[in-house]
Amino acid sequence: MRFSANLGFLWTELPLPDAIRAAAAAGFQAVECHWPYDVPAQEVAAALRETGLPMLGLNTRRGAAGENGLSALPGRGAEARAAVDEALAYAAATDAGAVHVMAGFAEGPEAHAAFVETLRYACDRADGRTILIEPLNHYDAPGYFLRTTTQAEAIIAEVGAANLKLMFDCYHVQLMEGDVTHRLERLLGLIGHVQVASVPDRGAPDHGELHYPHVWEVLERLGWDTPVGAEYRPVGPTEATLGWM
Ligand SMILES: O=C(O)[C@H](O)C(=O)CO
Ligand SMILES: [Mg+2]
Repeated sequence: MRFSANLGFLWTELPLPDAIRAAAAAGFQAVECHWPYDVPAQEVAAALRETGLPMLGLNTRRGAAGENGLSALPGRGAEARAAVDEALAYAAATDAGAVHVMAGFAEGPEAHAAFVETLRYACDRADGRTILIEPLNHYDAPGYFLRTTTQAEAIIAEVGAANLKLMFDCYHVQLMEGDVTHRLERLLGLIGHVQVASVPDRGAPDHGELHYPHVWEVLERLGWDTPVGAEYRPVGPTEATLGWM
């Protein structure tokens, strides 16, 4: 297995370029981030060049305080498209392979239509990049529009773009639907990225109700060879939590 350090959670005490250097020194094969927009993209690109690590992906901006994405918010299409444009530009400047388009807190048919429209816009402009959608669990993100892989699968089919993929975060999937390894296998062709954390405490993937050594075995058997995102909240210094790797 190869792993990507999610710098939205790991080494958050460091400026992003130094977090990239720390991830390389710790043996990660890639990095990914959440919202890097306060850091000039050329500084991030320089740290990526220096370390040789690829940036796998980043998220669209969340919106105003308390929002968690704009793409499924009826009446907010212009802002959602601007957030997509911003994310794709940052991804181009850092050669990031994917953009996670965040849905936001919404529900109902109008939200569904808004999300599909924004995703079509993003997929059309992605210029070779993958667009990701990620179901989030209802404990951490109550009211988030996209909650399950079943819902995501239907949306991917409806949008009908080959570059729209599922961000399969084992932590969220276990909390909402369970049956993680069967789902990985069944959804394999739709999955653009895999992320991990312990369940339910979102710590390092070495304890809790999901047995990750088995998940690694299944991913290897399925031929999954892109780095898996370590998206967990370290308790204490990140370096002290890497025994699982
Ligand atoms: O929280 C997560 O799992 C994400 O991957 C994310 O990008 C922000 O919500
Ligand atoms: Mg995630």
